[in-house]
Amino acid sequence: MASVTRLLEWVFFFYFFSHIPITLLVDLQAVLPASWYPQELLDLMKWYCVTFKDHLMLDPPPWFKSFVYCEAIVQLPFFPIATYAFFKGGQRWIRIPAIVYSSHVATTVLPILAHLLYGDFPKTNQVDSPNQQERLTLVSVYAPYLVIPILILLTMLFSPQYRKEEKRKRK
Ligand SMILES: CC(C)CCC[C@@H](C)[C@H]1CC[C@H]2[C@@H]3CC=C4C[C@@H](O)CC[C@]4(C)[C@H]3CC[C@]12C
Repeated sequence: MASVTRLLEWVFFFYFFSHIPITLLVDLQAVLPASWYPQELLDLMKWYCVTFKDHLMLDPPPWFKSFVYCEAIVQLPFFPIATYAFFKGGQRWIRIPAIVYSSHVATTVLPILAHLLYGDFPKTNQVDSPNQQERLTLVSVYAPYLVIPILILLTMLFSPQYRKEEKRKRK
């Protein structure tokens, strides 16, 4: 059981570690002025939106932007802390923050997935509407951001390593 938890901690470490550059270099392009980014990153983002027909990132609706603001303000400061905690492993102080983080993120990614599956994406002059297959591909790009937080939540709630109460010092 301990080794399963350690394995999961490594997965969480890579998740948070990789999330830092993805958020700064890709995701925040949805809300920050284009002039803040070098042409290469703007091109990368354009390539991604066109190839994957990601209308959400190409022309973000207000509700999606509100999630990206949450990502910048609430989640981003947590990433280096979580990266450190899961790298070291067995850091019980990360339990409550990780529960808060994972519940929050799962709650933002669920409506995103629902919209990717069932929303309207009218053809624009740059990008076609995605067909069923392409919608599923988009879901697979976003899905790790639902699956990993759920794994984090379950680990924090049920792993004996995290559940064990700190022994209180008697006065
Ligand atoms: C060129 C390649 C690297 C681009 C890949 C872009 C992918 C990884 C980006 C594009 C849009 C991004 C998502 C945008 C918004 C949110 C909502 C937030 O609450 C959790 C992260 C999440 C779900 C992001 C996860 C990463 C994401 C799916």
